[in-house]
Amino acid sequence: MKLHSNTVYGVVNALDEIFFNNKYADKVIEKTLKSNPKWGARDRGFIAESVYEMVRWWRLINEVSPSDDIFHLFATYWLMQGNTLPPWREFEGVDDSRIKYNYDTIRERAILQSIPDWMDEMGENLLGDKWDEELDTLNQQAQVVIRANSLKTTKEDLMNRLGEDGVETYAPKGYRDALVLAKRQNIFRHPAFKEGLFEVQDASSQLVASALEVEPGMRVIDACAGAGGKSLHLAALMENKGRILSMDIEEWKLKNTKLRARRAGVSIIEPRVIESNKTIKRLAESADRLLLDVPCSGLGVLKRNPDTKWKLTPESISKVQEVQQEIIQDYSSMLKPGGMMVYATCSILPTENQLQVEKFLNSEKGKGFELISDEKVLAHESGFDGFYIARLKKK
Ligand SMILES: C[S@@+](CC[C@H](N)C(=O)[O-])C[C@H]1O[C@@H](n2cnc3c(N)ncnc32)[C@H](O)[C@@H]1O
Repeated sequence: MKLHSNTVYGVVNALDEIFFNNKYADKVIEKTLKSNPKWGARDRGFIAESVYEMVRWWRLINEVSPSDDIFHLFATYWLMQGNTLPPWREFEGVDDSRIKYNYDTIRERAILQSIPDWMDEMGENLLGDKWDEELDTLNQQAQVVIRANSLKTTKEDLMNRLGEDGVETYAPKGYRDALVLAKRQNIFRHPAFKEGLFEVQDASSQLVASALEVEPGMRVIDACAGAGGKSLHLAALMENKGRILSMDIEEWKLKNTKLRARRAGVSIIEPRVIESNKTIKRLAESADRLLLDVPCSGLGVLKRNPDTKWKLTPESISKVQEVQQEIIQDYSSMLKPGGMMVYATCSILPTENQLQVEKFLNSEKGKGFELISDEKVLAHESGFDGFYIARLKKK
C-alpha cells in the first residue's frame, strides 16, 4: 500500500493529541477526519485504523523503534505490519532488519502485549490461567456488531436490506437481535441507520438488557443510562409500552439519549438527571426492574478503546470500585419488593464484578436481596467484548 504524506501527517498529529495532550482517541479521530473533507473512504479508513493500531501497540512500537521521534514510531509500526517504507526524509534512520532484531530480543509479556506492567500483574493475579488468552483477544480489532431495532424491523429483514447494498452480515448464535458485519466499515453512513433500523452495540452488551426480563407496561429505571444504549434496547424489548426512567449524573449524555430515542421510534424513555441523593430517595420502591450499568475500568472493551490501557491507573480502578459499591448500595432502594435488578460492567476484573455483588449481599442493605444468576463474559470465550451481568431479586 502506498503512503500519502497528508494522511500520514493526519495520523501523526492525531497521536500527538492523544499521547501528549491526553485526549480520547475516538474524539481525536473524529476531529481529524472532519478536518479534511477531501479525504475519501480509503484515506479515512487508513487514518482511523493506523491511529487505533498505533495506540493499541504503543508500548511495543516504542520499545522496537530506533527513537521516540513520532515519524520513526509510525515507520516502525508500518514495517511491523509487513509493509515497506518510501524514501522520505522523515523515515531516515529506520531500518527493517534493526526493527526485527529489536523485536526478537523482547521476552516480557507486558511489552509484547503492549500493556503497562501493573495491568499485566493485576490481570494475572485476578484471572490466573485465563489472563494470557484473554489479553491476546483484547488486543485484537473489534468486530462491528449492530442490534436490529425490533420496533422497526427484524434481524432477517435488516440483513436483507443491508445485503442489497453490499453490506454483508451474519447472525451470531445466542443473540436475539445481533448482526455482525463481515467487513469493518462506517455503517453510520447507511440510510438504514438514519431510519433508526439499528444501533451499533456489541453482542455482549446486548445481553445486559435481555437479562432484565422486562415486559411491556413495566416501570423500569436505567440508573446509569449514559447515552442510552441499554435504555433503547429495553424500550424495544418492552415494545415501546410502559415507562423507562433513564438517569445519569451527566446531563449531556442524556441529551444524546433523547436524540437516539427519536430516531429509534421510542417514546417511553424519560431522561432524568441525578442531581443529588434526593433524586434517588424520591424514587424509593418505584421500579419493577432496575438496571445498574455502572461506571467501570472498561477492561472488557480494550479491543474497542485501546487508549484505556494508557489512561487507567491502579488508583483510578480503586476509585471506580468505590463508586460501584456506592451505586449498588444507594440505588437498589429504587426497586420494588419482588422486583429484579441487573448489575453490569464492561470489565473482566472480579474486583469490579462478582466481588462487588458479594460485598453488597453481605451488607445490611444487601440482606433484602438474593442472587439469581451471574454471567462472567470473557472476550476470548465469547468472541465479543468482556462483560459481567448479575441478576438480583429483591425479597
Ligand atoms: C457504563 S456507562 C453507561 C453506558 C450506558 N448504559 C449505555 O448503554 O450506553 C456508566 C455511566 O454511569 C454514569 N455515572 C457515573 N457515576 C454515576 C453515578 N454516581 N450515578 C449515576 N450514573 C453515574 C456515567 O456518566 C456513565 O454514563
